[in-house]
Amino acid sequence: MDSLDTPAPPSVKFLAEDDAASRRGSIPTIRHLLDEDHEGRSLSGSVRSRSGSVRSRTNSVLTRIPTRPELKTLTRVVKRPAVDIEFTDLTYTVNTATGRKHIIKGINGFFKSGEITCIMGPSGAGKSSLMNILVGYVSQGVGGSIYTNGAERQLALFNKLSAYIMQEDLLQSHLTVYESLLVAAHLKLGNELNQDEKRAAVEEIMTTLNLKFCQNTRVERLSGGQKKRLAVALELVNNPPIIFLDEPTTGLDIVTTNQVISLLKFLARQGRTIVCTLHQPSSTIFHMLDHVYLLAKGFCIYQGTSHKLVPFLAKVGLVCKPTYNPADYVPFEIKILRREYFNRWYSLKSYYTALSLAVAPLIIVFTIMFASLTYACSDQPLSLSRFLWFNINSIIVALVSEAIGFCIGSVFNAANGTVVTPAVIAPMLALAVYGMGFGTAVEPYMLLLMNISFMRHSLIAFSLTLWGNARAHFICPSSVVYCTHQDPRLLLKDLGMSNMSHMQEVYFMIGYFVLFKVLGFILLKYRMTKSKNSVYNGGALAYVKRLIKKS
Ligand SMILES: Nc1ncnc2c1ncn2[C@@H]1O[C@H](COP(=O)(O)OP(=O)(O)OP(=O)(O)O)[C@@H](O)[C@H]1O
Repeated sequence: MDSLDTPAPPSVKFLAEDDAASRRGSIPTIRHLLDEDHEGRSLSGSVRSRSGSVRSRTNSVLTRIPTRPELKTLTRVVKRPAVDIEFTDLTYTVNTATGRKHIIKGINGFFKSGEITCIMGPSGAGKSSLMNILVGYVSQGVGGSIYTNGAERQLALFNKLSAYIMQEDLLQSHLTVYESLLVAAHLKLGNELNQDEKRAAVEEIMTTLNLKFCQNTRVERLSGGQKKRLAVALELVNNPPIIFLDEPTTGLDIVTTNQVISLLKFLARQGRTIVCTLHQPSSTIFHMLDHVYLLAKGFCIYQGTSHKLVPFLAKVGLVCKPTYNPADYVPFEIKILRREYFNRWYSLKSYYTALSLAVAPLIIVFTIMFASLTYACSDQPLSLSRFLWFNINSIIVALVSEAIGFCIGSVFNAANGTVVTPAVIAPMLALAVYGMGFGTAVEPYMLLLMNISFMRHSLIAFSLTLWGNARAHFICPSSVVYCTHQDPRLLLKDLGMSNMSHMQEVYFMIGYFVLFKVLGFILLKYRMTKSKNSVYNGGALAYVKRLIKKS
């Protein structure tokens, strides 16, 4: 769903209004909220007064800006100045078939050298648009001002000082790592360094980015992480003080992602300004970021350190639970709000029905594939009716399992769900197989208890399908003197299933399916509405009671 086409969630609206009002100078900005604790005055005023932007921050921001270090580690590359980027009242509007669309809506920001800044936000928030504007790819329809080190940005100069590393690693696949870097050095540096100096710079970059060991490996044979490091290395050849990266961790595993972000942080610490977009950083990565710039619907709703995001969200009424990854929580909360709006349009019933219908074909197809293979591999008789019932039983069990899974998923988050699911399933499994081999001796109260388990009913249904209905005696191997369970009827008797009706078990399973489907809907409805105090009053049980009373 396109976020611009939906009404702003209350939280975002509040922040957006706050931002707009702050620009009028009437109420505190988000950054007031963030900085009031330790600085006691607004930063937004200084953002607007660009000429003295760095100086006007003396008491506030400079305490947080590290002294600008020279780019020490890469000693062989060309020296460049450190660059701070600042933008004020930035807007971006495009003409569409239906009229003008406001994509970036008057945002301010300050990206410091020596820091890694991450532009984050849900899909469609405007991250790529902002990045394209800052990089200089987009200029038409852009309003507001962009400054570098306090002076108006000169795009031609800015282009020389910055590098943009795109999501796809567009590398020359047939060159080796060393050759790629050398070609880049020749193309980018021209006469700035002589041949020996270029080679020395390339050697140094390879060592710094841990590419030396694969310097003779062809690019097409590099791993994802190595390719990403090479993409960064190629840009480092002319040592740009500003590096933009679009989703630098896409397609990388968690370990490689950590390495890439650590590398970017390391490069930032040498005085560079690193700006990247990240879609869903893990909690570890999120906390490695120096500065988070959070966008929602073209507005900036937060900018500051990553560790202050959670307290900030709590201040505006969005409490992030301790077990949540804050980065997940920011797309997550907005999604829930969006879904609440969605439900107003289509009702939860339609949503739930559509969801159930959408997953059912997948469940059925995969179950048939699995059940057919199992039937064939376990050497079952060539009987169409048995084969069909084996598949039907399997499909019903899969649908019941999905319905139970949905109930658990409606109530618990992924972490708790992984504990609760086995805790629910294990007793059902135990009850399903209780007394096997001593079927006639199972106590009546246990038989009653065993009926609770949907797995018990499915086990009986499967057993009757395979061994009931006058199945012929099993073939007893000639090496065995006597086969106790050669007669399938005796086998069913010892399993305690001799007097059971297959159809009755099927009806039981269908009953369970309906029960868990209804329960899933109630739990989902409860979860969707529990945040509203008017509805949530007395916990889940009271809510279910009220629902029953109403109906
Ligand atoms: N040239 C354009 N014409 C029309 N709409 C546009 C244009 N460029 C961007 N948009 C719209 O502006 C919104 C923001 O787009 P943008 O690509 O910046 O978002 P994003 O945050 O990067 O999203 P994602 O994470 O999904 O890539 C989207 O709704 C997009 O459809």
